[in-house]
Amino acid sequence: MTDVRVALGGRPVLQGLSWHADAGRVTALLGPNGAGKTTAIRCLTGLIAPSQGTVAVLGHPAGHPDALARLGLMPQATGAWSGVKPRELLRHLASLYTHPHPVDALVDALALSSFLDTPYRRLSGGQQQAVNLAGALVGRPEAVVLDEPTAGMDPHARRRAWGLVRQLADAGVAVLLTTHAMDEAAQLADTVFIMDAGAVTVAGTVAELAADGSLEETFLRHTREAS
Ligand SMILES: Nc1ncnc2c1ncn2[C@@H]1O[C@H](COP(=O)(O)OP(=O)(O)OP(=O)(O)O)[C@@H](O)[C@H]1O
Repeated sequence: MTDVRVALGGRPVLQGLSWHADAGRVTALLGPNGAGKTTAIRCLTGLIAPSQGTVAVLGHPAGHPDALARLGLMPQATGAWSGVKPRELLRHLASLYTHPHPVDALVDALALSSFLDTPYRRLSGGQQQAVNLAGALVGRPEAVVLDEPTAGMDPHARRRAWGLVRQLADAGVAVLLTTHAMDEAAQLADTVFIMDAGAVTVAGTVAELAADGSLEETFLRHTREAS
């Protein structure tokens, strides 16, 4: 997205936001609470139309059906799935695609087997996240957007998710992730955009952004405390 501006409830939220996520790379969009990361993701799916700037997804304008069909999205909360069991959910999602990712492979990769028949709302937060991640990947997307994918996951689950994300990028998928876990960004990201108050304040590789200390120190230097 380039120079995107969005106001919500009469308040500027995105103020000239520009970043890009390339195929075969993991891109992390970092920023304090309220910086506008989720709003930026909503622009990608066409849910929010910016008042200025351009948003392109896989060569199409945001919200274009051809882009949406090739985009995997893991939002922060998917309460709408509440009564459904993961096995049914993943099978249903797989049935929407001509060449879905085999559900069994996702179940193995994310260790979902012990709670496949538990209604979604009864799952723990980390288990729900693992199901959400599987749901985002089942359509073999060419680009994936993961909004805080490992929030609530234990260290085992986190490592599994990291492994899967890395595999996706190595297979050529463009991965965008947001996270508040600096170790996660440092471990996974090829490129990092740090944003504050709706605009990018610094960007680079993890090595570049951690050159003067750590990624977290750079984050603290280039962002203000959420008020
Ligand atoms: N529908 C809305 N109406 C008014 N303000 C909104 C609306 N949605 C979001 N905002 C505001 O926009 C700002 C950015 O929110 P957003 O959810 O994009 O932040 P974020 O970077 O994803 O934060 P977090 O790290 O906490 O998830 C916040 O100040 C939020 O209160």
